[in-house]
Amino acid sequence: MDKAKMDENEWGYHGEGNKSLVVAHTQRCVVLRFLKFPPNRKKTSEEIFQHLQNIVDFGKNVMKEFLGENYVHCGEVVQLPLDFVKQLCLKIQSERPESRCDKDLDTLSGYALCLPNLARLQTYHFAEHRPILCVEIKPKCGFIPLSSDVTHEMKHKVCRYCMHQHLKVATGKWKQISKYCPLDLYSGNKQRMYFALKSLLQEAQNNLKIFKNGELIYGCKDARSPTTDWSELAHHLKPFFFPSNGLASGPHCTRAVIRELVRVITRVLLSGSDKGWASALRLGPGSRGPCVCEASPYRRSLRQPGRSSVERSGLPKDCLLYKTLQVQKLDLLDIEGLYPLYRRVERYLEEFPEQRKALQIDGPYDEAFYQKLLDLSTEDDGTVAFALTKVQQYRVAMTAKDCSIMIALSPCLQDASSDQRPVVPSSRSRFAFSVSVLDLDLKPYESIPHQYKLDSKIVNYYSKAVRTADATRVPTRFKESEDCTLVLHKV
Ligand SMILES: O=P(O)(O)O[C@@H]1[C@@H](OP(=O)(O)O)[C@H](OP(=O)(O)O)[C@H](O)[C@H](OP(=O)(O)O)[C@H]1OP(=O)(O)O
Ligand SMILES: Nc1ncnc2c1ncn2[C@@H]1O[C@H](COP(=O)(O)OP(=O)(O)OP(=O)(O)O)[C@@H](O)[C@H]1O
Repeated sequence: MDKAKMDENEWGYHGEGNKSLVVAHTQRCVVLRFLKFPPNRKKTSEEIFQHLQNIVDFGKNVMKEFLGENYVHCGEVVQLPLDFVKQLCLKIQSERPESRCDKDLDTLSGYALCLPNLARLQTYHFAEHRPILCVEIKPKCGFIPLSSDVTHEMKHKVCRYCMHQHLKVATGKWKQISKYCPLDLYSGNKQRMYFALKSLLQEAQNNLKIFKNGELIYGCKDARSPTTDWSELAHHLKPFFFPSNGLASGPHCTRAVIRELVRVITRVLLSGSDKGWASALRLGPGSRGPCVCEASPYRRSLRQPGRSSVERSGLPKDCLLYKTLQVQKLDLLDIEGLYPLYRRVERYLEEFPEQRKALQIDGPYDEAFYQKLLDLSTEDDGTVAFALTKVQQYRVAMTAKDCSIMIALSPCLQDASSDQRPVVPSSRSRFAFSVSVLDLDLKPYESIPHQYKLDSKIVNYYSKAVRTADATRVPTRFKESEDCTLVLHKV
């Protein structure tokens, strides 16, 4: 990239989250990822550079080690002409979703991350002209905590995502509760995975996006205007899954296309591309919590006659979902067990503020930082060192609970036999695919008190909602018996 010749007209708005905004090059497979901040939150250029460099280092030294070389793309920090960044910011402003405009793109430092465009990622350079389909999934936390520090019994039964749905709907973030449960997706059981993926397709929220040739074709651009038109989606997908077949349009075609998509994504998620790589994390059988969430509609549907029981089939150990889950499980103590340890570190830092650097709270995220994360002991010896290790592990686990998985699929040509890329078959076509992870920014130390409060808010709200639902169900039962009495009386 020739930084001297940057032209804002060669870049287009691609997407954004809570903390960063991404623009994509119109021709080449690269994106620029800028940090966003609330208005008036001024950071120096040096701080922004350091923040971005930390993201790169954390990806290289920690996440590549945990998740595997092929899945993680760290990119590099680039310095851009300020004029280019200002013009770009003006150009894309009208395309930004309203719900994300509470934060502004950093136009003052000139720094950004340059990354491969994972929505158009091709493993082979010559293949860039091929059509490409890309599915982005933000799977969230895939396990139920086992920790004995958990005080709310509900947390041992219902997963955080399912509980949080109730609060999100109540606060107006989303319109309806999703049937998606992360434990179904992480189960490794194909039926449960299909159910989870179909549920994501029904209610994508910010957990699913689909891109065609780099353009968003499905998913919420804006939290306030969700799109869930399956027939339109099927129209986009049909040439990929039924390339040379005149499958009629209509609901039958839509169902067939969606079914193929779900099958292909499941297969890709169960595949492993980093052969020979062994996970450094050995969490052992003790880390196994309940394999189902009591709130999952999949589980509830099993109570119906004729449905088989939930099996624990497990994920293959070399697939990305498995590795991500292992990293999530670095949160061994749950926020309830972690918070007092965070307070211990805080007290120490209040007394010895100059130690913050030595404790590597704000980096550097180097080899030494990584090595300390491998200590999985939970025996608290009362030291700051123990507390710090658990705090850092928790931050890494939270990062893995909030990352996204990008699956890129491009149809194989007839002559594809010589390709070395992994290939996934569908019933009428074959796809070369790649799997990557994005948004691997280490969660800040400062967010721990917020996590603690939010956790209790989520559980309290959910428990109240369940109690209310139970209470309203009682009169229904009375009503049923009243009806019954009436019938008996009649007879
Ligand atoms: O707390 P959660 O589970 O709601 O996750 C937040 C996400 O909300 P979600 O539930 O996925 O809609 C939230 O996503 P949205 O902004 O809602 O799209 C962010 O990813 C947030 O991370 P950060 O503060 O930007 O680093 C996420 O916060 P962290 O908890 O990961 O720090
Ligand atoms: N390398 C990439 N290639 C293609 N698209 C990307 C890339 N990085 C990010 N994106 C897109 O930009 C969106 C926002 O990026 P990202 O998730 O990193 O933002 P964030 O603000 O850090 O997220 P969060 O809200 O979780 O904090 C992603 O959902 C994805 O669609």
